[in-house]
Amino acid sequence: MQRLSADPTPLPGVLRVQRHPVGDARGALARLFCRDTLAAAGWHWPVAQVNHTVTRARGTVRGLHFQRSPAAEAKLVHCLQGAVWDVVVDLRPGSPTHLQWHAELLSADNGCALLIPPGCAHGFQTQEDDVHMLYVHSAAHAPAHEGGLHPLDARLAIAWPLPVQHLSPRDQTHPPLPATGPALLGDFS
Ligand SMILES: Cc1cn([C@H]2C[C@H](O)[C@@H](COP(=O)(O)OP(=O)(O)O[C@H]3O[C@H](C)C(=O)[C@H](O)[C@H]3O)O2)c(=O)[nH]c1=O
Repeated sequence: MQRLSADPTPLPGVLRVQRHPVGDARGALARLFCRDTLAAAGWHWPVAQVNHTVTRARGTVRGLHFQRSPAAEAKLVHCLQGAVWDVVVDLRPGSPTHLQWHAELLSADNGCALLIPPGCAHGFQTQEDDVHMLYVHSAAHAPAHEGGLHPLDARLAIAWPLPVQHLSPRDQTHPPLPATGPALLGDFS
C-alpha cells in the first residue's frame, strides 16, 4: 500500500491526497511528502519551505492567499491536529474552472491533505480549537509577490461552515474581485 495516494477534484490539478499511516503496537507512522508518489500525481516542483501554523480558536479563517510569479507556488497542505474546512480558488486565467472554489475537510483523523498548484488561492476555517497545519511550499515566502482574496468576497460566495472570525488585519482588507468577467490577478507561470 502506498503511504500517500492522490485523487482529482473538480479543479484541474488540485488533488485530494490521502495519508495511509502504518500502525503498530507503538502507534503509527505517516508520510507527509513522497517525491516519487507525488511526482506521479503531478508534483513537479522543488520543495523550498515547510511551514507549521497553530490556530487557537474554532471558526478562525486564514487566507485566502496566493503568490504571483516569480514566486508562484504549489502547496501540499496537511492538518495534523484538529480539523479545517480547506478552500482552494482557481485564479488561473483561461482555466475552465476560473474563479470556482472547492473545499475539503482536512483533519488529523481523516488523513486528507490537498495538493494545490500555482495559480490557486488557499485558505481554511478551523472547525476545532488548537489546529495544527503543515504546508510544503515549492517557493519561498515572497511578500512582495503575495496577493489575497477576502474570505467573504461576494463573487466567490464561499459557504464557510461557521461564522467567519479572527481574520488577520491583512485578510480583512483584501480588495473585492470584479463583479463580472475574469479576475486578472497576476502571472502564475
Ligand atoms: C506564509 C509565511 C508567513 N511568514 C510570516 C509573515 C507574518 O509575519 C507571519 C504570519 O503570516 P500570515 O499572516 O501571512 O500567515 P497566514 O495567514 O497563516 O498565511 C498562510 O495562510 C494561508 C492559508 C496560506 O495558504 C499561506 O501558506 C500563508 O499565506 O508569518 C513567514 O515568515 N513565512 C511564511 O512562509
